[in-house]
Amino acid sequence: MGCMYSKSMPVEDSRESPRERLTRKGSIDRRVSHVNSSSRHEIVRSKDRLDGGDVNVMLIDKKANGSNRFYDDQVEKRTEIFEDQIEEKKKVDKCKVTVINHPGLGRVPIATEGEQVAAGWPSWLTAVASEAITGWVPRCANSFEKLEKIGQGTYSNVYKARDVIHDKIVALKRVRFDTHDHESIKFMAREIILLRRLDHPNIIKLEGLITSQMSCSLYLVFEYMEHDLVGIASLPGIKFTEPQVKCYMQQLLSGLDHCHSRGVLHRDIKGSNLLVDSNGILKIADFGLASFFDPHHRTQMTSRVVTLWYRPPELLLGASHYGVAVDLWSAGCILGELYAGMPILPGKTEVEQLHKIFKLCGSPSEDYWRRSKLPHSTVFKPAQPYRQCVAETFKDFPAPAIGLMRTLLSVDPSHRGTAALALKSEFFTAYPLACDPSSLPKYPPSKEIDAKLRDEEARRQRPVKCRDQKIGLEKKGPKESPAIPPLNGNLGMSVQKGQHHPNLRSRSHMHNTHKEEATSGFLIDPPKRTRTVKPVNKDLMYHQHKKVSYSGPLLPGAGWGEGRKEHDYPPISSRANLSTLSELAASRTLPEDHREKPSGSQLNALNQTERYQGSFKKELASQRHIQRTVGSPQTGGGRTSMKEPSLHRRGPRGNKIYVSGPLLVPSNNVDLMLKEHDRQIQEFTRRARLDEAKPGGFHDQRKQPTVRH
Ligand SMILES: Nc1ncnc2c1ncn2[C@@H]1O[C@H](COP(=O)(O)OP(=O)(O)OP(=O)(O)O)[C@@H](O)[C@H]1O
Repeated sequence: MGCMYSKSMPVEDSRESPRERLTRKGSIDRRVSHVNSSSRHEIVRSKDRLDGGDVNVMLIDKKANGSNRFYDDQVEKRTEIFEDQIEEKKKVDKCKVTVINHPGLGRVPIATEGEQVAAGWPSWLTAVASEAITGWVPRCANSFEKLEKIGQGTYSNVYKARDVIHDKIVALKRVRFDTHDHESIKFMAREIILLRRLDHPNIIKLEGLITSQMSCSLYLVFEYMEHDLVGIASLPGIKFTEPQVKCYMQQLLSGLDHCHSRGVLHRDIKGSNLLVDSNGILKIADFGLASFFDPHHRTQMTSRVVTLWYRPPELLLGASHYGVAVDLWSAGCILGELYAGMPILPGKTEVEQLHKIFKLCGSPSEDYWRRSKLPHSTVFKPAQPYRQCVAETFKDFPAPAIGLMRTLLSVDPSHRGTAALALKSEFFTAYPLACDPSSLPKYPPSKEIDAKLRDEEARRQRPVKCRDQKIGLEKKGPKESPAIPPLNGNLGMSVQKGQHHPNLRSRSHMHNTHKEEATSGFLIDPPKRTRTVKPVNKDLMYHQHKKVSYSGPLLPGAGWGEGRKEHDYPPISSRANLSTLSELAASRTLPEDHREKPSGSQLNALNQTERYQGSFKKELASQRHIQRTVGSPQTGGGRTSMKEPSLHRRGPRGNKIYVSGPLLVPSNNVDLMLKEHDRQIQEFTRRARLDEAKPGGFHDQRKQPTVRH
């Protein structure tokens, strides 16, 4: 095992077999018992002859020819560790051996910290987060062959790789953290601890960890998933049928039910975190923001979690005591999105998000405002109550789907029920029933990253065409349909904050940059970006360390729909019939072949609307007498802060920190301001249309180049 540290070894009898050499060592009892044995590995436990206690767990490669002899060099290193371990053991009490399950490797004993180091774990990990690795032995990097990069989060890179030992394809998530920063290690370890707590067909399985005593990096080994919902939804021509929507929702809710029954809140349910394998099995992934929760809601937690579009109102209102309902809200958003083909609540800022929620789901009752005592309720309570209008908005949706959406999208979290109850709802009992996952269409491999790359490429090509058209260079001949379809605005619209979206060229560049890793079994680590935020409180700390996940439109202005009436969701059957400016904005979120091509004047008006939206944002920002945010895209933190000003504080060691805090507005005018905002956009749209009608006017279509969007 190349990941072990090595010192100079005493000269041994070269004829002696490694096993003999191992058992000949004075301090080791000859009884070496097999704990587990797989085709290429052997885990053995031995005894310290001095006191008879169990001293070590070994994971040893067998010879490739299948014999039970060990690799000499590996055994030498192991043996040395073994001896060190025994020395160490003389100083400590007899260790108790508890046998626990190790995924993929069988049952292995829990080890003390010393034993963990001896088993190959780096000391920076055993010292701080031994719980995360208890009972496990590290996998060795050179038993994996890195194939390609398949995903990128703010604080992680995900690679497709081949596990050469088990001869299967896996996903390796390399999490960035600072080995000198204990908190950052603990946060990373929490994801591992949570994942190990879960065991369900609809939850991604953590199969092991790759590191070594001398390594500063850690890879999480997952089963490989070909798709995520974002990627599937962005495939051209994809429109889910009712049995398919039910199938995905059933799996999502089953996974959530399992998480909640094990005391885990996911806190970041969104399309890109719902992975789907080639058999149609959906698995909830990315537990980087997850947390254990107290069912009685007594423990304080940060409200700055969940990607904005999927964030429930209580979190936007600053709740710090919450439970399973936060995940159920996100599930409700996914349900709406699967039917609508676009995000149903695509807010740009927290204020706007809340406004959109109230307009669709109604504002909370007086009783709720009184009961909940949410920190921002005085600020965000609308002057006039809003009525819930889910059914009117989504007229085309089947009634049982509306029923479940209304439950999951209840503004009062106590009305959202549980995942178990949702699974028993009429939505799943009414015909047509959920299809079997195996009967789902076989999609080509599709990931959010692929969708982004396609979209980037499409965008990169567009200005070239505009330029050509402007200077009269438009090519003659039949119009080609785009080879690379643009990103769908629906589940494909989530964008991770602080993340660059490489185009196809930059992707290969990216691979070239890490060519060494790919060719040499990723022994060379990518450039580091570490988590170094100083915490305010434990829960918040974790969040800060995690990432900024900016869920916003991928195309500028796409999906924001502020220029449209709030609930002008195009009917499922006729999404292409877009006539208003608002629908035009929405159309940017649809697949290319579903889009109506905007006229030049429409485009101009849209761009001006977007400019107006920008100035509105500035106006709003200037009215905030305090705008605190968790982190910046560089440091990680709040998922929604975008360019909002952040309040810098000094941490205990003088480091700059970013404090999470409420998004306060000095007066109760937010609601009025948003209404005024809507009114002005409508007015603007009206004027744009009038201009369009005037011959030779500013927006005269004849003056505009034909621009494809
Ligand atoms: N097991 C897997 N199989 C295939 N692809 C995966 C797997 N796990 C993650 N990915 C891909 O990598 C991407 C990033 O993974 P993940 O969400 O776990 O990282 P993250 O750093 O927490 O990202 P984010 O900033 O989005 O929260 C996913 O969106 C997915 O496309």
